[in-house]
Amino acid sequence: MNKKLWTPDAKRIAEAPITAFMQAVEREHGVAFNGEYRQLHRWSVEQPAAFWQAVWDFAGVEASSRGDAVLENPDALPGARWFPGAELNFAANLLRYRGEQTALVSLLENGERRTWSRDALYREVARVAAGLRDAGVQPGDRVAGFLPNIAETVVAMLATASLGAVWSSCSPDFGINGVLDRFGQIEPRVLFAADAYYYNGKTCDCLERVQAVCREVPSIETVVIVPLVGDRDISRAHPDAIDFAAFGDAQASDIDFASLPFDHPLYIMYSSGTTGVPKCIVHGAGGTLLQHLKEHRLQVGLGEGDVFFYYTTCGWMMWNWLVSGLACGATLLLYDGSPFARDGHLLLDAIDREGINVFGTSAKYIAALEKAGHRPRESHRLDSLRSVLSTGSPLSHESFDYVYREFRQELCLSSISGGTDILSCFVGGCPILPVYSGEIQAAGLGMAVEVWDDSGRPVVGEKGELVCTRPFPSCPLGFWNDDDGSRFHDAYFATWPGVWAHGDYAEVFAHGGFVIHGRSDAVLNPGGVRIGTAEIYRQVERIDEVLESVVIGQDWQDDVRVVLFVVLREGVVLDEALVDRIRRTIRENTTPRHVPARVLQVADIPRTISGKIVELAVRNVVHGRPVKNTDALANPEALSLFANRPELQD
Ligand SMILES: CC(=O)CC(=O)O
Repeated sequence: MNKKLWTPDAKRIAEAPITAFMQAVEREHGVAFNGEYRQLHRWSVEQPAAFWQAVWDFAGVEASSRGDAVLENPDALPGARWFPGAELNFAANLLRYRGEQTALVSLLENGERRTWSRDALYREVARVAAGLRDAGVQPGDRVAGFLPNIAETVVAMLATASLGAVWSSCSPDFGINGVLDRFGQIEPRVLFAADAYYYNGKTCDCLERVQAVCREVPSIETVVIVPLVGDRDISRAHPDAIDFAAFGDAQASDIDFASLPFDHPLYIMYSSGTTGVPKCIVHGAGGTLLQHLKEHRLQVGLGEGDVFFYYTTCGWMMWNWLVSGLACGATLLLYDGSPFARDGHLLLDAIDREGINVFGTSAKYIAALEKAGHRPRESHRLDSLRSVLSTGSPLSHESFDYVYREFRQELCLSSISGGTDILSCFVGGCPILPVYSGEIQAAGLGMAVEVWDDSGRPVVGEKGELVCTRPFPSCPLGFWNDDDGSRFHDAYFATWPGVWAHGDYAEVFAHGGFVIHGRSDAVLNPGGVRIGTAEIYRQVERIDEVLESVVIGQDWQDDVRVVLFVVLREGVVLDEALVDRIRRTIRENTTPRHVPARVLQVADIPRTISGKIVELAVRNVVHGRPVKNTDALANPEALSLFANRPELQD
């Protein structure tokens, strides 16, 4: 049993929205959960129609019609239809809180800070929606954003959604081919972009790439530029480019929200694209809204007036997830720039200055803060902080310990996991459950998550595939340009028809907690023993000299051998003593099978633009195989560090 690090006290449990939700369901349905999350979870997957209707009612979804049925075709995954008679608008739900309270704080790494009240946000969306309407945008048309994480991006997305059009975004650090691989497939009519953005002390121009996108994507008819840096000629992007501030109708004070079926498309998201052209994943408005409301209200405990932050770019699904926080009446803190700006103090300062209640980040950020020696509880007050959320990769035990030791004891640290494919989480947090070191607290309500062995049997306390066995509202509508649904089927349902196989190698414990041991396709297989890559990272992270690592299985003499690459602190050289220490740490805490046959130093590790290390690309390079799509990488040049390594030839 992993160490218990936090237990919610009676006050916290009483005040959590999930407690009120549980009581409302008990009253309405004559059931008794005895305050137990697991009982509520069981009911939520056994009674999906009653559960999702209860979420709708509890969260107060705004709709012109809810229809009579909640779930049609209830056993079909994919194919179940949620709220088939409902009509709603996603943006109307995110803009339903009005008044002078702050809706958005937009912060840049140079310290520039702007705020929008709820009413000001509404007016801005009205103005931009009028511009889109004048540009001829209709329900179902695509509008693309090549934008930093700033308030204008939220405005453009909401204006798009208000018309029932489809929003799709890339962050401005994407290279031209990466943008074309994405927007080229979905044929947007309108492109929003920034002139430039700031990252790590540098000003990075966008206009040249915007010009190339406009040239190569002939569907783009209207180009709107946010002059974020403001010192350049926006006509470089397109001769008819419009300044964001001049776009639309400044007199528009009302939004005519298009009321559309529950399943109308809202977002197109992209798979990472590391194995070929990215898949365009289409998500529906109602499913996204309901799932995010459930996760924010019940699994995080977000409420009106809370200050909600997630470190993300607009090229990662956590941006879409963050923005839905408006539907709970939260104030969103948007940040664009390096998370380590001002020696790592900028975001920590923001916790105190903005009064952040929910701070979302990645496992990598937490590990890096620890490696850099930050002790936030000594340098900052942090008294507003109620929850810390982490995703992107498994959060190690050491990082759990670090957050409780060096941030605050009185917080719920929730590692959450799902992904772009479902725009939400399969497993994640719960404010009324304890936190155990290294564990994700629980399966999400309404998500029939299990871990299956190779023969498709559910297992507990053993590693296997993370699956979801029943329909859920945030199941994507499908892939763009996949009329017969075959690519969609192959991506998730090929192993077990009717069951979503997520591609995570995971474990569930008897008390309901989960561990993700890595991606299934990156599992190491020395001597036929399956090892998740996170099992190795967890040990390597303990070594102070190691900043980052990537582990792969190299085909070797009819078997597989484990090869570990490490990035070391500046000035440290990998000598025999350090290799021994790394191996010993791994052996003492795992099994001899986990111990790498080779440990090699590299200067950098390739990762996607949203920061995930790409184990498969490294494995391909080591085996002399081509890497299909280097445009998906933030630092493709790092791949060459793994090619033709003499140490791997014998
Ligand atoms: C929720 C997530 O799973 C986000 C991610 O890691 O992509």
